[in-house]
Amino acid sequence: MPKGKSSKPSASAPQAVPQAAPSWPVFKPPLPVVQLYPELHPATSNIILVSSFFPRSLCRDYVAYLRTLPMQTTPSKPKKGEAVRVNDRFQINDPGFARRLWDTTGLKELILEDESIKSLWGGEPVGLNPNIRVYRYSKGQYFDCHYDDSNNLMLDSVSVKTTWTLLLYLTSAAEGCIGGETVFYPHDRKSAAEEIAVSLETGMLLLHKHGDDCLLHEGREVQEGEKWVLRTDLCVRR
Ligand SMILES: O=C(O)CCC(=O)C(=O)O
Ligand SMILES: [Fe+2]
Repeated sequence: MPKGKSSKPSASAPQAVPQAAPSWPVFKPPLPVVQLYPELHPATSNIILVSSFFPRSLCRDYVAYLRTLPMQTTPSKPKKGEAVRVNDRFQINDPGFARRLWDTTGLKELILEDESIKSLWGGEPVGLNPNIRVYRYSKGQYFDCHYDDSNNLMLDSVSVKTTWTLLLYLTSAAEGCIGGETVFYPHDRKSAAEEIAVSLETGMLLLHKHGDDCLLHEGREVQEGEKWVLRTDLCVRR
C-alpha cells in the first residue's frame, strides 16, 4: 500500500491458485519486430510507452488463444479497500512465461540499456513478476480508480520487489475497441482537467511506476468491442 494512501483503494494481487501453465503462443515472428523506443510521457516521468512491443499479428494470435482460457468474472462486491474492477480475469503464476517476456522480446535490453530511462526503475531490474494477469473488458466494463501496490517476492532465489506495472494492450480501435483508456490523475483526485489519458494501441506496452509513487489511475469503461490486456510488473533487487 502506498504511504499515506492506506485508506485508498488498491488493485488486488492475490497469489494464483496452482494450475498448469498455459501454452502461450510462441513469439512469431521473433521479437522485437522493430527497434523498441521507450517514450517518456510528456506530462510525467512515471509513465513510459513502448509502441509495437508485439506486432498486431501476434496480438491477434494471443487474443485468440487467451479466449480459450478459463476467465473469472469479477465478484460483484470488491473486498474492503479494493477498487471496483468489472472485467474478466485470468491469473497464473508462470515463471517460465515471465522469463520469456523478459529474455526473448527485447524488453530486458530496453530496460537495462536505454540511457534515457535507466535511472527510473527504483533499483537494479532483474526480471518480471511471474504473477501474470490477463484482463478482458467487454462493453460496459472498467477498472475503477486505484493505486497499484509494490510487492516483495523471490525471483530465481533473488529477493526482489516490484516497482513498475507493465500493461500490454492486445486490442485497440483497430480491432473495434472503443474506450478503455488507462487514465492517470497526478494529484490523487479524479479530475477531468488534470487527467493523463493513454489511448489503447494494439501491441503497445504501457509502463507506470507503482508503490509509493503510483499515480491514481483507472481503466476507463469500454464503449464498444473488447479490450484485452496482459499485465505483469518489473522486479528490482531488494
Ligand atoms: O486495464 C487498464 O487499463 C488498467 C489496469 C490496471 O490498472 C491494473 O491492472 O492494475
Ligand atoms: Fe492498476
